[in-house]
Amino acid sequence: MEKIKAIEDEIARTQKNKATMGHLCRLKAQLAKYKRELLLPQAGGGSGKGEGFDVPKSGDIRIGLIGFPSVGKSTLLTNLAGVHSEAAAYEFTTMTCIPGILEYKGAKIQILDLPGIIEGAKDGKGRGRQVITVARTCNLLYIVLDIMKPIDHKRIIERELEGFGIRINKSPPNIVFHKRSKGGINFSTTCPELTYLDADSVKAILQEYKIHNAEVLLKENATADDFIDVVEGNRVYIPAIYCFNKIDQISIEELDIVVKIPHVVPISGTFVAMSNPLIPRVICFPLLLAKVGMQKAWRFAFLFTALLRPGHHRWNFDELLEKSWEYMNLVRVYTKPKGQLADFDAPVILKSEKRTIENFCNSLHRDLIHQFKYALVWGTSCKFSPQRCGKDHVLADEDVVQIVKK
Ligand SMILES: Nc1nc2c(ncn2[C@@H]2O[C@H](COP(=O)(O)OP(=O)(O)OP(=O)(O)O)[C@@H](O)[C@H]2O)c(=O)[nH]1
Ligand SMILES: [K+]
Ligand SMILES: [Mg+2]
Repeated sequence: MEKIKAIEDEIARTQKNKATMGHLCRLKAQLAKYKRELLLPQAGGGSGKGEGFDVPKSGDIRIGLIGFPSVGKSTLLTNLAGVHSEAAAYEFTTMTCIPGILEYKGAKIQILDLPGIIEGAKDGKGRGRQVITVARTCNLLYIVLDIMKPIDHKRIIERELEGFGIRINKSPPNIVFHKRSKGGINFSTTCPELTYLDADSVKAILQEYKIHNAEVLLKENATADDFIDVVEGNRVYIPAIYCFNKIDQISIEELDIVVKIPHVVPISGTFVAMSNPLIPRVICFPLLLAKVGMQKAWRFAFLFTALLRPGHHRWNFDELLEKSWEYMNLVRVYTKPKGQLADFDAPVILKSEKRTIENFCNSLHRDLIHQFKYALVWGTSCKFSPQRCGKDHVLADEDVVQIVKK
């Protein structure tokens, strides 16, 4: 920890220019190495696994709820997935991983409620490591934040996740990297201008890893951190939505600022009547309508009616689900048995990176691909309807497929 701090300080102290680029790159590589050592099971005490955290995967896709204590994660799970996860006003109410299942657009989505994490979680504080280890297995994260708490909490959570090799809302760097047994460092690029790295800084980084023979091809203007991520090789790239919760506690003007932050969905899981200055807001509403114009007024009107309806406990969950659907990038494929209508009630759900006809067959039955002759496909992935396709054909959302066997 001390070494990490010392390197971080040195990076902060060092001026950033062409002359110091190699030195900075070397420091960043050292930092990444020490951080990795810290995360090895034997180094910081206790492995990532723990009792109550080994929840088996089920459903088509997995969402994890990450956040500080008492931001409303359990309340959110209970609201979304219809299972009960204990929620209370004290911190660390949840101690293990609680799964629930939500069905949306025919997909079965596993949602995991997790204990709250605190700053320093990745270094072994609290149950942080177990929590972040589970987070690495998720296909989408809800980073739940309490709107009444300081906004830096967002940055702190991001840092904890980053420190554990999770990259949020980012695609893997477009870098080709192969270790070789001889031939030195072969550096090349297809990018017209590199502003963060060059042959020397790449060599400096690789020296830190004692790699002397490798092929490096930068296909984008990558940073030193991007390149280190590729060399380290154990990073996971996960989309995330920031759920700003307890929106019932803030004013409309504040809400308007929150919605401008990228990847944010404001929500409210419970309505606490006592803490809510509703009456003055209702009086102000007609005035506001005149001031902010029709489009915004609609959104606010929705908020008002939601909050005024007795017993209504959720606000803006529709937007949360729609955005989640977009971020999960799932593809629904309908099966059409020969001579029958397609089954539109039970789509086969494929992930967007694995959506060929072969993937479709495999998710129906393990042996189907061996009997496969060709497929008839109706939908936007084809020019003709139906079109005869082979097993490598890439399917699109809402295609209809009939498999013809040998
Ligand atoms: N006002 C308001 N209170 C909420 C909302 N959602 C949750 N709460 C309250 O916040 C408190 C904490 O909720 P939990 O669901 O237990 O929070 P958690 O994040 O699971 O907490 P830990 O498991 O302890 O980390 C409870 O008293 C909830 O009733 C909301 O949208 N608005
Ligand atoms: K709590
Ligand atoms: Mg909880």
